[in-house]
Amino acid sequence: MIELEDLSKRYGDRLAVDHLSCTIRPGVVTGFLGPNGAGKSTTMRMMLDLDSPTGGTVRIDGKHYRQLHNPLRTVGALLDAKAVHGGRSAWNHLLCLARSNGIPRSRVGEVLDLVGLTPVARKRAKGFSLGMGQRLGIAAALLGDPRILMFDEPVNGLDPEGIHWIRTLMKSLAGQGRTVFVSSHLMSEMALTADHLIVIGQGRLLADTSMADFIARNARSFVLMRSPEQERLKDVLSGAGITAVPGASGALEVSGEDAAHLGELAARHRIVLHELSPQRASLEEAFMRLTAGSVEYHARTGTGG
Ligand SMILES: Nc1ncnc2c1ncn2[C@@H]1O[C@H](COP(=O)(O)OP(=O)(O)OP(=O)(O)O)[C@@H](O)[C@H]1O
Repeated sequence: MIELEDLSKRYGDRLAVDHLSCTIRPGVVTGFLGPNGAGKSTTMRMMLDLDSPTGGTVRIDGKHYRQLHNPLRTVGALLDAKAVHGGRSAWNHLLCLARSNGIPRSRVGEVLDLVGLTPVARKRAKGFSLGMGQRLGIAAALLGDPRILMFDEPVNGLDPEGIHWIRTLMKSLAGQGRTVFVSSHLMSEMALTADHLIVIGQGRLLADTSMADFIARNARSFVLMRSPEQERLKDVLSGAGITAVPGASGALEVSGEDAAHLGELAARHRIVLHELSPQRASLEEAFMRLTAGSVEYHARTGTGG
């Protein structure tokens, strides 16, 4: 478990993390979301004592990071995949880490196998692709078989097979009762991986809730209805006290009603339907809606002057 209490970090006149309090629990994958510059990396660095808070505390299984006897055995992290001594082989990099943290040598081969790097274990990390670097970073995080794992943008640079592997790995680590905390800007991937979400904007906590609840609260779900008798359909719906609005695609959009109920209503009035499809709100939509006010870096759409 990771507990943040009133955690703050100031850089000059900028409050990068602003009185953040939340608990990251074991047994589930917790996603950490926020627009660019929201303070995610700073928060993760403070969790690992790589940066000191201006105020507040972080507790890892009830202790401050510095009080952990063998930190790598308690918490493993992938923060910056490039933070590897490029001249060393993957094997040597992990062996050095193992030696300095009282981890048996046999574990090096195990984690290399787990991340699929055994065939290149003796090659210098300098020649690794971005995806191989990520895998090596993940191997390092898993080296001490820790109860808590933190991954900052772990799918960065991975191909679809690698992304699928990471997703499965995180879910299985959480399934073993570990605490898994992961940041990513890939919303579709996060939607498939995380059970719980912590969302920040400009350093402040915006949401701490389950994935399902987050989407239900912040994005609209509706049913699309299309018929060759669109006007009559609209009248029938209106007669039943149901509001339908024309959507961008020309179909009618109905919020707050069950698709089965709408289909039965149309059938009772012998109205042919060409489409009756529930539209599930996406995590991306919910995220954009919630964080709209705290996005700092806006690009202009279009290429015109
Ligand atoms: N060492 C530093 N010195 C000064 N300002 C910093 C430092 N590190 C981060 N910041 C600032 O703190 C704020 C939060 O940055 P941080 O990297 O934690 O955000 P983030 O949510 O991880 O962003 P991204 O999604 O772009 O990686 C930003 O405004 C950033 O410029």
